[in-house]
Amino acid sequence: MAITYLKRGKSDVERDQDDSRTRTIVETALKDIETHGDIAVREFSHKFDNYVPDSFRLTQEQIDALIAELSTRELDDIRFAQHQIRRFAEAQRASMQDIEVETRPGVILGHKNIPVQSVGCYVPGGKFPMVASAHMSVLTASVAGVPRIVACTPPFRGRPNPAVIAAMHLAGAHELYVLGGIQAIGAMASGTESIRPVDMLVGPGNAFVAEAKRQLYGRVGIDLFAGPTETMVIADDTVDAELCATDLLGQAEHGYNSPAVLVTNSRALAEGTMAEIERLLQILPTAETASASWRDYGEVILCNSHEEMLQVANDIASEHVQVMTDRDDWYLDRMTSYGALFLGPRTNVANGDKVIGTNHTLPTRKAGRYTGGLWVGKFLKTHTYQRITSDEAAAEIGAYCSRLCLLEGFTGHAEQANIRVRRYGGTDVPYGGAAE
Ligand SMILES: NC(=O)c1ccc[n+]([C@@H]2O[C@H](COP(=O)([O-])OP(=O)(O)OC[C@H]3O[C@@H](n4cnc5c(N)ncnc54)[C@H](O)[C@@H]3O)[C@@H](O)[C@H]2O)c1
Ligand SMILES: [Zn+2]
Repeated sequence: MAITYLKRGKSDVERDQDDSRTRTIVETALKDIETHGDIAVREFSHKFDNYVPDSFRLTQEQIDALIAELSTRELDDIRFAQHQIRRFAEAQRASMQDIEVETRPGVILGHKNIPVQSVGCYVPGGKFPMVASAHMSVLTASVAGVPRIVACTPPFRGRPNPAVIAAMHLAGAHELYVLGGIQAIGAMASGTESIRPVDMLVGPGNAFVAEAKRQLYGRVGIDLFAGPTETMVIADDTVDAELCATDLLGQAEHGYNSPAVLVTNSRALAEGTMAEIERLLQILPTAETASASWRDYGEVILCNSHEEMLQVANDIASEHVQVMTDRDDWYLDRMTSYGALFLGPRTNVANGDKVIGTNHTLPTRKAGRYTGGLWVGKFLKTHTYQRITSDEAAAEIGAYCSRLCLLEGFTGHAEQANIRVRRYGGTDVPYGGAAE
């Protein structure tokens, strides 16, 4: 493929080195939390967030007082976003049906979708108080019918952020803790003297949070690997450099390690966007982080055709993919690996992040190859059941089962089948035989 990199980000080797440092820090901290419980949690909260309240859990009075700090406008805006997110989550919930089918006469098979019984929702708040993340995990768990929803968020500038707490509360969280990073994730997974453990951890976070969830997977469930934000813009000359530059920097501001990638078939747009990014970085208030991300992880990839652009985009499997071309639906039909798509210049990733209704907790680091983002279905476990309603069916399935068990050498299993054939089929089936 004759693609040209007009700008390249850190190499895979450099990224792997960053990962291995994070892995070690997380492993040590999780062990400490598991062994020492609340004492370790308090120490880490002191060390990383300089925050050690009497209790990390907020009382109802504290929650009410924080919510009272918000203006009517702010509360209405939060409610508007939650209304959008709830509507879409409810429609998605309705798309998941319990089923029961008769696959042969007398053979009934079914499945039921059962909510996870307790979840821990992480709502990030180191750099920005991520109000929207509360809607995305807590509200979605609520729509799924999860009976115990725990929510953790770090202190922001030394105290609980009123808007985040309001969003968590309005979304339906049952227990709220002002606790961040590895200490929050570790406490929710292992449980401590003051926090009962949960069955599943969900929500986005920085590299430490995402890695902590990854290491705990198995012991608890997790939604997906949702680490530092990534964004990709796929554009041709139907759009201009200012729009592309704005969309790239908008997401690069998340942190110092947020990849932003432009994929285009227009050299003029590629060069124009790079120049425009330099101009915007002079005036964007969050330029400090955005410029670090752009310097270390920004990429501009020039392709010869839409087919090449499609292949590059599927290979990178970016978390957010904004498509602004003369054939947006062509990409919708053909993209196979990504977190979420944003089609056409009228919408954008910020809409998805904050308000439009699709979930913003999305796969990063190529996890889009094997999973989509957080949604109501992630909180539901699909469990099967079966029953046989006639003697004939019991004997028929039993005969097949008996032979198939012996094919694998399982005589005890075969006996489970044979006893049914004898009782319901009225035939005596010896080992290895079967009623016809
Ligand atoms: N993939 C997604 O769906 C998605 C969505 C939204 C946000 N995000 C990402 O979430 C992240 C939020 O990051 P954030 O840092 O602002 O908030 P955060 O809440 O994820 O992390 C803050 C916590 O990190 C811990 N921490 C900070 N430095 C540490 C260190 N050196 N060692 C150990 N722990 C440390 C602290 O305990 C702090 O409470 C961003 O990277 C953003 O891109 C991802
Ligand atoms: Zn974002």
